[in-house]
Order: sequence, then C-alpha cells, then structure tokens
Amino acid sequence: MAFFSRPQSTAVRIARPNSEEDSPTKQPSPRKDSVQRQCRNIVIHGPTSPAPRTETPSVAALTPQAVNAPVFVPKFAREAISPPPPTSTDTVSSDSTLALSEEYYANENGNGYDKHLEEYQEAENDYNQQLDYENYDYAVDQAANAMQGMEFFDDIYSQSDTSYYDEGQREFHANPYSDNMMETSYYNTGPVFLRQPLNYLLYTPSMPKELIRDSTNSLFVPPSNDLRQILQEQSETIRQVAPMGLNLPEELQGYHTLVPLEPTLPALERKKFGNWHSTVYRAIRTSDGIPHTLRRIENFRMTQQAAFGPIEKWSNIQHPSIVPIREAFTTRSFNDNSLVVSYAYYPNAKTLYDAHMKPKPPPTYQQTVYYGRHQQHHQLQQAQQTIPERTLWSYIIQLASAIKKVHSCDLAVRMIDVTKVLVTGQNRVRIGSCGIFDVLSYGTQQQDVAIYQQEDLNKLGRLIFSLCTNNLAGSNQANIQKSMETMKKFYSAELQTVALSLIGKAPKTIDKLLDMIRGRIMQEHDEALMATDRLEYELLGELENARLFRLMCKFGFINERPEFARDARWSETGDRYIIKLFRDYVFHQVDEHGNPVLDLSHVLTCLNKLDAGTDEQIMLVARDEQSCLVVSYKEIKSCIASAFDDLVRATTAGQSGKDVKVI
Ligand SMILES: Nc1ncnc2c1ncn2[C@@H]1O[C@H](COP(=O)(O)OP(=O)(O)OP(=O)(O)O)[C@@H](O)[C@H]1O
Repeated sequence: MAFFSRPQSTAVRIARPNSEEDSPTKQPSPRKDSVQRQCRNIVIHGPTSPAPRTETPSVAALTPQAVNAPVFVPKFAREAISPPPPTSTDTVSSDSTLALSEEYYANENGNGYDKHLEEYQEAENDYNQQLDYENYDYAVDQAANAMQGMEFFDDIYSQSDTSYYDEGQREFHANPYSDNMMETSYYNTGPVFLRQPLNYLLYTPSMPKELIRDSTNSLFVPPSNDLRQILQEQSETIRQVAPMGLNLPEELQGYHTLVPLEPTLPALERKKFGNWHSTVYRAIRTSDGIPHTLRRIENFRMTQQAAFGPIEKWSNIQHPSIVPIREAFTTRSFNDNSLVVSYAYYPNAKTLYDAHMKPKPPPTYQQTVYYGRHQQHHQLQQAQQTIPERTLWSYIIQLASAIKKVHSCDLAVRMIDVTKVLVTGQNRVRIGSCGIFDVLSYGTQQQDVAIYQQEDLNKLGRLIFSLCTNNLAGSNQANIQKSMETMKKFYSAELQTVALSLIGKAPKTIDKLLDMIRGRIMQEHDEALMATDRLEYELLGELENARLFRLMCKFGFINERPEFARDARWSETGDRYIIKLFRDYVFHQVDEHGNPVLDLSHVLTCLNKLDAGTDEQIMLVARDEQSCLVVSYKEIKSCIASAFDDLVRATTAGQSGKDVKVI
C-alpha cells in the first residue's frame, strides 16, 4: 500500500523501458497488445475502506512538476494495482487497523476467527471505551482529541454532559458544498475540537427499513413508484394549456394563462353555486409564476368594497385541510361583472364526489370479456369501491380539525359538501371554496354565526352518509333506514354513531365531536408522523441528484473546450492534463478486450468521491497507454475547481469584476 498512500502524485510509465522508448516516432501499441499490460482506466483499487484520517492536509494544487515526476519501474505499478495481503508490518499501530487486517485474514483463510473471541473482544472494547468516558479528563485528552477528530467529537457530543459546548457551537452548520469543507476547523474560540466532517457526500445514508412503515400500507404516502408517477403527472398537468377558441382573457388582474378545470356544459346542465353560475380556472400568477385556482362567480355585481372583509379574515386561516385563499377581486374581463377568488392550486385534485361517487363509465368490450373470465377479480373490484373505514375516519378527522380551526376564528365553513371537499393526495382532503359565501351574502340578512356552525356539523354528518352509502341523498329522511342498513353492513357501530349524532337535531359542538373521536385522532396523528418519515426517506433517495448534476455541468463547462486546445496547461505536460485523463477514467472505461464499459455505478462512485475530494488515489492511464498518473480525488477536485474558476473569470461578467454565480 505504500505506493498508493504517497501524498504526491506521480507519473508512472507502464511499458517496459527499452532503448527505443523515448523515440518521438513511436506509435501507440495496437489494441491487441493491451492484454499484455494493464488495460486503460480500469479501477485500480476496487472499493477501499478509507484510511482513518488523522490530519487534514491542505489541498495541494497539482504542479507541472508533479505531472513530470520521475519514471517508475513497471513491475511496482503492477504489484500495487491489486491490494496486497496483510503483512506483519501492516498489523501494527491502531486497533482499527488490527481489526481490518483480521477481517481480511479471516476472509482470506475461509475459516475465520473464533466468533466468540471476536465478540468478546468487541464487548471488551466497548467497556473500555465507556470507562474512558467515565474517567474523562478534559485537559489531559485535549491534544489527543485534536488528533482523533471526528470520532471523538461525535462520541463526546452524544454524552449527557454537554457543558463543554455552548449553543453556538451546537448550531453550527457547515455548507457541505463548500470547496473548503474538508479544511474547515469549526471553532475558533475556546477549546479546539477539530471536527473532521464525514465524507457524507459519498453516499446517501439510508434509514433502517424497520423504521419505515411498509410502503403499501402507508395511509398518506403511496409506494415509491406510484409517488414518483403521481408527482410527474402533476408536473405535466401544470404545464397543460387550454384548447384554442375558449375566448378567455389573456390577462386577469395579475394572472395569465387561464385553463378551465371543468368541462364547459350547456347552460341548462350547469349546477349553481348558491344562486350563481361559477367556473373554476387554473391561472398563473404573474408576480410569482405559481399556478393558482380562480373561482369565478358570474354576473355578480358587488356593491360595497367592505364585502371583501371576510376574505381578509379567511386569508389569515392556515390549516392543512383548508385550501388557502390568496385574494379576491372583481373584474369585467369576462364581459360581465364577475367576482373572482384566488386559491392555492393542487394539480390533479379531485372532489370527494369525483373520487368516490361518480359513476364509473361502463366497462369496455375487452373489460367485459376479461371480467367474465375473471369473475372473482370483478367482484373484488366492486368491493374496493366501498370506501375503507380507515379512510373515512381519516377524512372525518381532517375535516373536524379544519372545522375546529374555522369555528375558533368565529367563522363558519359553509362549504362542507362532497363536491367542494378536494382529495389532493392519498387520503388527504382539503375544504375548497371557503369564504365565497361570506362575500356573496354580505349585506343580506345574516343568521347568527353559531347557527351556521351547527350547520357545518350537520353537513359533515350528511357528507359521511353520502360517502358511506355512495348516495348524495343518503341522509335524507326518506332514505335513512336503507342507509343505516348499508352502513351496518360495511362500517363499525362507532362510525354509525358519529354520523347519526351529527345529522341529529340535538345541539352539538365541534369540541364534543372531537371528544367522541379522540382515540381515532391519536391513530391519525401516528399515521401523519409515519408519513413524514416515509417522505423523508423518499427525499433521501433524490437528495444527491442536484449535487451530481451541478458537478456534471461544471465538468461539461471545462472539458474539451476548443480554446483550451492550444493551452499548454491542458497538454500532456500541463497540470490540467489530469482532468482529461479523469474524464476518460470516469466515462471511457474499457475492459481487458478494449470494449467499452458502461457502468453507471462506477460513474456515480467517481463523481461522489470527486465532489467529496477524498484522499483516495487512483491511477489515470494515458490514452496511448504509455504512461499513467497516480492522483488523489482531492487533487483532481482542486484542479477542476481551479480550471472552472479560470473559466468564470474569463466570462464577460467575470472580466468586469462582477460576482458571477454559475453553479
Ligand atoms: N384548489 C383547487 N386545486 C385544484 N383543483 C381544484 C381546486 N378547486 C377546485 N378544483 C377542481 O376544479 C373542478 C371544478 O370544481 P367545482 O367546485 O366546480 O367542482 P364540481 O365537481 O364541478 O362542483 P359542482 O358540481 O358544484 O360544479 C373540480 O374538478 C375540482 O377538482
């Protein structure tokens, strides 16, 4: 290993030296010869465990001298390429080295060490470590701490006695993208703890599977693949534009690109919103470029500005189950007097009615044939159309929580209906169109808000009946008997009691309802926390993408620029030559037959190591296979950074001294 752990890069000539070697007329060896020697750009180490780091040397810029370092004797290069078996001299200084070589040895010999002995040693080590901490003497160990760096820092940090650290130290957050990250010594006052950051750019640590609820069972988060598809479909929806010829205004009080969210129906078939016709559009807000939902109330003439008062109250309400209101305005852009209220937009949201109750189109011929053959499957499909009780409880809890919020603001929802509650994600519901009734009825004779609040609870009861019975009029007096029978068949007595108590005449309050369903609320709370864990887990998988993409861009900016073609620094004797070779190493791997190797995991591993600037060294082989360089990722990173900086300085903005932010 000695050869590879040398800090300086070294040019190594692979071919056996002979008298003709330096002849300028020498041609590169034909490919068929390459089986005789090390093939170009193969991985020389394989996965290596990074050596324990005891100090952080500063990044050494690769000098031309280093590139032109002395010629090496070929057989060394060959030996160094495969990891050597441990020798007695390897197994010395630290416990960790010992453990590593023991493990290696165990694997090599096949029979391994006595497991019990190993376990005993581990337990002994743990115990000793614990004793060390208990008898910890800060002053004596300070120097050692600086040497041990990260491990010590983490261990001591997790101890209950935190008096060594002030809050400022705890809250320090380093920028992992900073090029100086590896050099950072965190604290400049008080006791110096050299915290050596993990090379966490190298990997995305995964959460233990046991902590993540089985993805198919998660109440709020669909399985990974579905989630990805759902999000992609949402992006696609946002970018869809309206068909031509709808005669929509091009600009509407700071919104543009209107798209109707419902089909245009003949006047007679249109349902009314109270006494008015209404249409819902998606539109982009010019000031922030974000899509919003605009509900337009047609032919509504507003007589007093004060009618917008309730909108202001509503816009202050923030609740996860209420669609937030942005603003409201009147307009004549539709060639009438319209009231428009702007809400948050949830791509591909469906109303509860559309999601659960809307009659499905009759099966196609193929489906009939298929289901005829698969009768059981067909029955299963029908059974699945009944909303699961767990989902219903979730809806009830989310809506009850929203009602509680609204009532506590001295308002009433007045919009609890299967056609106005939106399903915006898996089992996630939000009440839409809030506040409009308050504007529409402003100035007319109003009932006491307490009466509207009673109505809210009554409407919630009716909504539960509708969903349980798949019938909009499920809670009507005439249907109630039949509805109860249906509910008994599919749902628990608890759910029936809640629904009945809500549609009953006895006075009720939202607090009473919440008391009744307390046990279910606790379950829901746990589900919500699990959903957060799942989403965090999903996020981890995507976290690295942006970083690697930025790195690829940086790479793309500097590689193969025609203006560098005649630049000596990029020539074979220049210090930038390693960037070229590294590009070959990452992307142009060939196997021992000279065939291309397209290995994405190799690319990702290399880029991650490059981004982290590790000390690991690799051998870069020239295209003519006549020479090679041994360099660390740290050196390559520094070289790329400096080439990129030069490029930035050469931009017009850079030349005029402006701050250029590229990546
Ligand atoms: N905030 C929103 N985000 C995304 N889509 C929404 C939003 N509000 C409404 N929609 C969608 O707009 C469409 C029309 O809404 P609307 O309230 O008119 O429903 P509807 O089913 O047509 O009701 P009605 O039968 O009373 O007309 C629905 O498909 C609904 O999903």
